[in-house]
Amino acid sequence: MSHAVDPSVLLVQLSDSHLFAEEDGKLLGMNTRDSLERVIEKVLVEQPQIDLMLATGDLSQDGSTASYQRFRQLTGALADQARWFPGNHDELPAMRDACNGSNLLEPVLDIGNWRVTLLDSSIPGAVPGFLSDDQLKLLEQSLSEAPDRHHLVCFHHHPVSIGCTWMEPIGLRNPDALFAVLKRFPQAKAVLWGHIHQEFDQMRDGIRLLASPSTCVQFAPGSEEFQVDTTAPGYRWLRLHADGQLETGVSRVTDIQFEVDYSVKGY
Ligand SMILES: Nc1ncnc2c1ncn2[C@@H]1O[C@@H]2COP(=O)(O)O[C@H]2[C@H]1O
Repeated sequence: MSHAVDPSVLLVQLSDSHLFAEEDGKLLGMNTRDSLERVIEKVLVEQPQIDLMLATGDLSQDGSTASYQRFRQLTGALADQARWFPGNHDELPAMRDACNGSNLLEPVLDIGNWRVTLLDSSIPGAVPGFLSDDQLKLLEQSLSEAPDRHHLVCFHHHPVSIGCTWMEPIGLRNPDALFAVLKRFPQAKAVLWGHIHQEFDQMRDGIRLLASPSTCVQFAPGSEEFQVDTTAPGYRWLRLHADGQLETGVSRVTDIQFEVDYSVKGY
């Protein structure tokens, strides 16, 4: 909700929750439903008024309709509005089933003085990402239609190297096409993604590049090979100011020991 005194809006990003149809489903030993619930508790304590919740892909690990229904039920009361888009583990038909009758999958949203555009970078049956011509056109149209708004662009896969060698081949495969569009529109202020299960915050050609922890297991920054990190599940908050300034931070669950099997080298 915008306020007369401070016309900024508050977004919360929940990423890579990897839920299962079963309530006790585990990823690398961690119960992903439980960790999401703990993150949501943390959000509720720290963020009294959330204007928009973004679920930035890999909401589900098994792609079941039940897993998306669970996500919707757990997160439904968090914010005035919410939007989801798919990651490499998601199944769009099942997501659509669970989103029936809602605007959760609508790709463009105006909020405060900002426009948020949500793209689908998933490739059915594959782990890396790609922005199809349709998605790039959607982005171009969204940016060109609203020159007086500040723009946040979101999708699942990392469009730049994040310093983990093993993740190099599983990022966005056509980042040049993305950045070629973005650089034509000075109103493009920030890009936000999931997938990498770790915090990332850098500038590139005047655009803020942001990524975030998972609500379940974390990947170790700077790792050569698949490596799970010991940091706790968390979320990102973003305050989007009317003048285009963006404040953001990551917060993690504290005082809870999560079970993680660090010996597993992949999933
Ligand atoms: N040992 C591994 N080496 C490379 N990639 C992996 C390994 N294990 C899992 N992956 C993939 O890397 C992906 C990273 O995040 P995702 O949750 O999308 O799903 C993961 C798997 O598809």
